[in-house]
Parts: sequence; structure tokens; C-alpha cells
Amino acid sequence: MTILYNLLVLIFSLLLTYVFLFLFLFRVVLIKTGLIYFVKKKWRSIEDWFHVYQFFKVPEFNESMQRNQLYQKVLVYLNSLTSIEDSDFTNLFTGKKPNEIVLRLDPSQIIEDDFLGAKIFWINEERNLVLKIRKADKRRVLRPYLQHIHTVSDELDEKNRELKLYVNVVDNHDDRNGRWRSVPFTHPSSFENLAMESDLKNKVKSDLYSFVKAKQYYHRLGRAWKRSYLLYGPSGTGKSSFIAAMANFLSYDVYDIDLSKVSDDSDLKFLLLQSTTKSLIVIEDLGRYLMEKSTAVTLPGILSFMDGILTSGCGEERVMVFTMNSKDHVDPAILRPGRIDVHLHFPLCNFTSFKTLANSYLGLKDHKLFPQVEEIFRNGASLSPAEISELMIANRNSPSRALKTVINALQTDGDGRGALNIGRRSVEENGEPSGPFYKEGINAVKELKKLYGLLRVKSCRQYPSFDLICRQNEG
Ligand SMILES: Nc1ncnc2c1ncn2[C@@H]1O[C@H](COP(=O)(O)OP(=O)(O)OP(=O)(O)O)[C@@H](O)[C@H]1O
Ligand SMILES: [Mg+2]
Repeated sequence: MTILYNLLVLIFSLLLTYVFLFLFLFRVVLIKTGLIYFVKKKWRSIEDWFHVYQFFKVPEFNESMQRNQLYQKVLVYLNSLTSIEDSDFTNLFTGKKPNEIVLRLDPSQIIEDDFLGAKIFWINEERNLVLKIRKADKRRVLRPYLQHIHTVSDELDEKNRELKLYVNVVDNHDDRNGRWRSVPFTHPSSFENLAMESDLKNKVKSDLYSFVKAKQYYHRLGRAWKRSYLLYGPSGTGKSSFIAAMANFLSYDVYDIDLSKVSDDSDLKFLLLQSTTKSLIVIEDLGRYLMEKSTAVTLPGILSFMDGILTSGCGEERVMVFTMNSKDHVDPAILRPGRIDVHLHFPLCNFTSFKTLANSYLGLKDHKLFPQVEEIFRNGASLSPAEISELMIANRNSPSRALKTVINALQTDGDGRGALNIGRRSVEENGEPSGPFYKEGINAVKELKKLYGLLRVKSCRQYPSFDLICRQNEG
């Protein structure tokens, strides 16, 4: 009896050892050959037979072709999941830091997530993200899960926010891709490196800051949460750089509307509808388009675009910026309060802005030639900051030469913006301008004029200092 018992135990333990050995080897084979993934997949489809799933689609655009904010949030969230590494097909991109590689979900891939003990699947379809959840888990998990996505993606956005510059493309009736194309916005401009009165910079900064904080205020008043700026002044005075500085200050994306590519008034409204919140909507050179009629958009179209933000249901946290060389021939309807809240004038260089440029571009806080430069400015000569800064860049290795080149350029400025003769006499009396600098100044300014299209703005000459006219409607 005992012998029989011992024999049975022996057989059983041998059997058990074989089973374990077999299972171990089977696992090794599965892992080594990659069959494990096949088995997992099969197992999942078997599991699926026993569960009822519900699907939720998150489309990229809504029925009026506005971008769906939730789509963007979910995408940011999914791309941050570690399980993205396990999907069959993943895209690799270089990251922001050197040698950084980031993973991005490819269309047609399924990614798995766990939340409060429930398994959730996301299917990345073309232009849709589809959430698949067990019906049994839905009631318990769905709401907190979506809230979780919101929170995580907001945090990630805040951390990795990369600004984008959107440009509109010609309408080819291909609604699938929308009307905007984007590239990363990397313009380094900031208010600090712009030569303008510091008082004005501070006013603009605090205006923008109070706008951003004023959500409740605008809502309480039943007003769209938006602010419109008009930047006007001659070419090369820093209007575009100022827009970039605003975007960097606010961390807003920039939507740069090229009016020549807008097919009609409703197309312009459509572009606005397809922009997102926290953005700068920019129309550069608006005055020229209206004067030359080089756009299919009409004046009423522009007015309704400026007001459109009030009626189109997208009145959330947007700043509109328009630029023009002069307000002289612009229809007053465009400039009326409500359409434009803040008027900012960008004048040609004065001595104060010259000093800021000399400090930034040449590292000069003071120089023996400064009094001479000041006198030339006092006599009315002027160039745009763009012209002066280019001369400084070209001569950055020798600050004295740079200043002499600027002096010569100011005196020889051929389009009469400055008090040419007086300025020239004063320098000649001081015996300063030497031959090469003189020629260099003339040539450099000619080149710069070509570059910045200064001939266009010959008429915009004498401007007072920067003025900020904050109209009513201030937040
Ligand atoms: N106020 C300024 N402070 C510092 N740099 C300036 C300033 N204005 C112009 N610049 C320099 O000149 C270059 C051209 O300026 P910007 O393109 O901003 O001028 P703009 O007013 O937009 O001209 P346009 O009317 O021709 O579009 C900038 O890259 C910048 O380096
Ligand atoms: Mg510009």
C-alpha cells in the first residue's frame, strides 16, 4: 500500500515537473519568437466575446468645420501614454531637446489605457479618435476618465506648449484638411528686445495681462472675450516683431491671414471659425489691401469679420491684430471703438530707440559719438529701426564704425525724411564722415530700402513718439 502511494506521488511530481518544464519552455518559445503577441491578440478577441463594448467617437472637426478642442486634448494625452510603445506602428520625431526622440500615435493604431481598474481602448482613425469601453465599466469610469484626460492634457500643454504659426491656404474645396497649415512658431522676439518706450511696453503688457485674466469680467458683461489691436507706422518699425513679441508674451498661437488667398467674405469668416482659442488672429497690411482692392474681401466683409467673433460663437480668448502703414485713408468704420480697442503707433527711430538698439546690437550703453547722433535726430533726420539695426549688425565687430555708418546713413538719407543738410553740416564740421563710411552708408541704406520696401512709405514721414490710445472697452 505504502509502495503504491510512493509510486503515485513520484509519478505525480514527475508529471508536475514536466508540466512546469513544458510551460516554461512554451513561454520561452512564445517570447523568443514573438508568438506571445499573437497569443495576446487572440486572447483579447476571445475576451471580447464575453463583453459588450460601447464606442465614443471624438472627431477632429465639428459639423461647422470648427476644430474640436477635445480631439486635440485626447491626442496630447494618448501621445503621453507609455503604452504607445506597444502599439504595432508608432511614428518617431525629434523632440525639442537635443537628441530627444518623441513617439506619436499612427493612424489606424489601437492603444490601451487603464483607468480605475477598467481597460479602455483608443482607436486612431483618420480624423477621428474612437474610445472603446466595456458597457459594464462605462457608468463608473467614463466621466472621471474624460475629466482625467482634460487635466493631464492641460498640464502637458502648459509644460510643453509649442507655439504654432498658422497660415491660410487657397480654398481648394478640400474641407478634410481645413484651411490652415501650421509650422512651429519660433520667432524669438520679445518686448525686451524691441526698441520702444518702456512706458508703452509696460502699458501693452498690462493691457494684455488684464485681458487674459478678465474672462469672468467679459462674460459678466455678455461680451466676447477678445481684444483688437491696430499697429500702424512706416515699414521696418517693428510691427511684425511686436506681434511675435505679443504671441510669445501670451503663449498664443498665431493665425496669419493672407487676404490675397481668401476667396470671399464668408471664406474669411470661415477662417475665423477654424481658429482655436488662445490665439492671435493677424491681418498684416490691411490698409494696402483695402486701398488697392487686391483682395476678394469687401469692406463690409472685413467689418463683419472684425465683429464676427461676437456672433460666430467663437468669442473665446482671442486677440486680433491688424497692421497698416498709415491710418490716413482707412475707413473710420474699421477704426471705431469696439472694432479696434488699442491703437499703437510705430514711428521711425528717435534717439531713445536708437540707444536701445545700440545697446542690444552693439553692447553700447554710451559712446563719444552719441551726442552727435542725438543732434542729428533732434534736427529731424530719421531712419526706421530696421534700417539702423541692419547697419549695426553689418558693423557689429566695430561699434565706432557702426555708429559712423549710422550717422552717415542718417545724413544721406535720400528720401528727405530727415533734416539732411543741417545734419550733414554738423558732422562735416566735426570732420567725422570718412569716404568709405559715407559710401557704405548710402549703399547700405539703398539695399535696405529695397529690402524693406521703403519706397512705398515715402509719404509717412514725421511721426510723434509712440502713442497708445486705449479706447473704451478696456478689460
Ligand atoms: N522697434 C524695433 N526694435 C528692435 N528691432 C526692430 C524694431 N523695428 C524693427 N526692428 C528690426 O527690423 C526688422 C524688421 O522689422 P519688422 O518686420 O517688425 O517691421 P514692420 O514694421 O513689420 O515692417 P513692414 O511694415 O515692412 O512689415 C526686425 O527683424 C527687427 O530686427
Ligand atoms: Mg511687417
